[in-house]
Amino acid sequence: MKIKICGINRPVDVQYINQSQPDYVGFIVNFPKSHRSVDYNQLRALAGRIDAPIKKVGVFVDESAEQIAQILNEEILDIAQLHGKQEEDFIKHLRSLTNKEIWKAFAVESEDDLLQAEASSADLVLLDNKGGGTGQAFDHSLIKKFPRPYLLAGGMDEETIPLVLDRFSPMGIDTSSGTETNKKKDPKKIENIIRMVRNV
Ligand SMILES: O=C(O)c1ccccc1NCC(=O)[C@H](O)[C@H](O)COP(=O)(O)O
Repeated sequence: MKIKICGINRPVDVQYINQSQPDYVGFIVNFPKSHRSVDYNQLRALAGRIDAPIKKVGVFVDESAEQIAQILNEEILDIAQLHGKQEEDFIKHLRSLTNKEIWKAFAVESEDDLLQAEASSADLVLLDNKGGGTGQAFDHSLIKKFPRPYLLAGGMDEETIPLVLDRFSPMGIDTSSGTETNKKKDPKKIENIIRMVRNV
């Protein structure tokens, strides 16, 4: 079971990540509406200090494909996670500009959203709550049989992770708010969640 810790934005967070060694670390790139947003200079400085085995994921909400490809092709990031209204055409265009992995997050509000996720050409899909980074779960009863690997996101924390892993078998868990105290990353929560997910 994989684990992605999302939304780091301080040098001390890099220390927490290198100590705890999740599979993936996420950066909210150039999206100032989020308290977790980093600009491109911060992204280069922080991502450049992440230990090599940890895959670096850039979360993009309304950035152009050209801008995303440029930062991926600078080898700053390993993966682009599209978290906005990007459609299939956008993924196709981005793929023509970079060889890096492309992930797509789907806000799950109906069975139709799951059908779209199922059909996506993205390398990996995330099933998430609307908005992203809200700390709230979507209605998990909508997930019946989801026929491709996925990361489960939205409101994943020390209480909810054991409950969802009893019911579902995602490829991994993505969490942001569940690893924070007062909107800052909390090393104890990061360690506990990684241990919990790896023990499954
Ligand atoms: O984290 C944000 O602030 C954010 C803002 C806008 C779009 C996406 C965002 N986060 C993307 C993620 O991958 C989060 O880890 C995921 O939505 C789960 O968040 P949470 O419910 O807080 O654990």
